[in-house]
Amino acid sequence: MDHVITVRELRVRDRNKTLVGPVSFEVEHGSTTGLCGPSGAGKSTVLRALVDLLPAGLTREGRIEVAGRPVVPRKGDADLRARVVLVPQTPVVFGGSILDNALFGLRHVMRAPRRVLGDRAEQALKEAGLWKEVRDRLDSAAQTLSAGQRQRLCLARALALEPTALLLDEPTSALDERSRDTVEESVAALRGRRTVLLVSHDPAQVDRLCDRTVRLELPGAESLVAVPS
Ligand SMILES: Nc1ncnc2c1ncn2[C@@H]1O[C@H](COP(=O)(O)OP(=O)(O)OP(=O)(O)O)[C@@H](O)[C@H]1O
Repeated sequence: MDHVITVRELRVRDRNKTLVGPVSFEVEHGSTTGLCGPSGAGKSTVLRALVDLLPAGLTREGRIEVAGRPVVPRKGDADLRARVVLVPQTPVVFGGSILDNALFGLRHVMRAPRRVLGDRAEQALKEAGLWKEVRDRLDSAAQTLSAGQRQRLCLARALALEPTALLLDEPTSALDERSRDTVEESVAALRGRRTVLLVSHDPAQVDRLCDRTVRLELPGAESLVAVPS
């Protein structure tokens, strides 16, 4: 099977201090791969390295490839932003309508032609499992959505870009149980159709949603890649 993401001997440092790694893993095409490990092991930092958005002051070593192309540190590669999309832990919902939010990346990152916008938004909202709940109120303010709906709106905004890989950082950690279940259903529906790297601190969630797991350890210890039998 093809590897969409390849990470080799990745280390992230703050001056002389190693914050993350070394870590090596692959994410296979169409898989949902879980990234888990103790707090502070560097799960969020690895996701940020994958999209070349490490905080200022942090540096990285090692090789990252996405769809066979190296991710060059600090290159500001706009194309990479559309190919690998990071959905952060806390949903970022902008001031406009639900539709504006779903279309944000298509309009501002991809500069997609107007004629395709409506269809792409509908398709992405369906894929994120939100369409039935919002189809009659697409022009309402996105701020009126519940926490779980906002998280799925952020998922739809990412999916609208048709990314090569989707990086989800603890997508349910701020949600109550019911909202968590709706977001999990949406993530489960992507399995086999999208390539997903899911950060989760919850082993049961990783079991429910993922084909395989990468377990990050605190710096110095070897990180493990486990493939369920
Ligand atoms: N901008 C920064 N400057 C210095 N250290 C940082 C910075 N960002 C993260 N770190 C450190 O890098 C390490 C990894 O942090 P990260 O948030 O990636 O861990 P995590 O595994 O996602 O943790 P959690 O499960 O608690 O969210 C931690 O020791 C953290 O303090």
